[in-house]
Amino acid sequence: MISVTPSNAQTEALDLENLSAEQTALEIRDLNLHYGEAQALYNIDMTIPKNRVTAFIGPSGCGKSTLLRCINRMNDLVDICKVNGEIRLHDKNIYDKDVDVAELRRRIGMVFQRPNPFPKSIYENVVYGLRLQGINDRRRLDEIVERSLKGAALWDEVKDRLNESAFGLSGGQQQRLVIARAIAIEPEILLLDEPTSALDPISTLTIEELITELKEQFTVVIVTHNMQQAARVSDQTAFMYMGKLIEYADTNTLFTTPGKKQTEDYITGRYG
Ligand SMILES: Nc1ncnc2c1ncn2[C@@H]1O[C@H](COP(=O)(O)OP(=O)(O)OP(=O)(O)O)[C@@H](O)[C@H]1O
Repeated sequence: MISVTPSNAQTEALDLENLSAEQTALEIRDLNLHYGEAQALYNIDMTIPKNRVTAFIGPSGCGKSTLLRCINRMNDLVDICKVNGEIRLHDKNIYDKDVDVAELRRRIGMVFQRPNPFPKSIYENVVYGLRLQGINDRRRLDEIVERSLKGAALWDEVKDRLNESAFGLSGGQQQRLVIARAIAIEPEILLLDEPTSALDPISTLTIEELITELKEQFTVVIVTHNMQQAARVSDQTAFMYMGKLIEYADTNTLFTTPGKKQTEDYITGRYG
């Protein structure tokens, strides 16, 4: 039996079904997804609020990562993947034919399970996306490097070795560097796919604290296997099971008084 104590009581619960336009970061409407013949997501409907942390939880294979990857169209890279339905960002469906996917991914950044710094210096990792945009002014880049590394809670540890290889950093530092790289281009939304699953407990705690800070500037969506983590860092939680969104509520409610039996069974460790 897993016992989960929500500790994230600092944000007041929102009415997730009736968010105003100002409160809304993304609207997912009737989203269905197939990999070849196999359906992986069924009729997903949810509104993700701005400047909050939303967690996707559920047993392995329930579709958490698939749903996350829909949000910046990473699934476009999978040939057999077919998406139906809408994801609306500022009232524009990101699956419309005229959407520039590179620009979409600039606005919606992603951090993966395993830290994936590039084989470059710490500095060049952070400015990578800016250089792609043609920004090369040294003073501007220096400022962004400092701001981004501070934003990712890594500055103090690396400020004297910015020109050293990113591979010389620990796993936890590399993951914060990847977060710095993601925030350097000032996305609106940050997608985190199990960002701490390859890290030790201390690095995990550092990243969890960082996530709570990041939401002041960004909307964060996190996939996690770890229910305690969801309870600690998220403001609202979506519980998924076999490709369906079973329950979506503010995190304290979902973990203390779930509305559905399936959610209760999962959070009390009865299956999954
Ligand atoms: N590239 C792919 N091609 C075919 N099927 C896929 C692909 N990626 C995922 N699937 C299938 O889609 C379903 C959902 O997988 P997904 O990885 O989204 O689940 P998950 O909840 O994130 O699981 P985990 O917690 O184990 O990472 C699974 O049945 C999986 O086998």
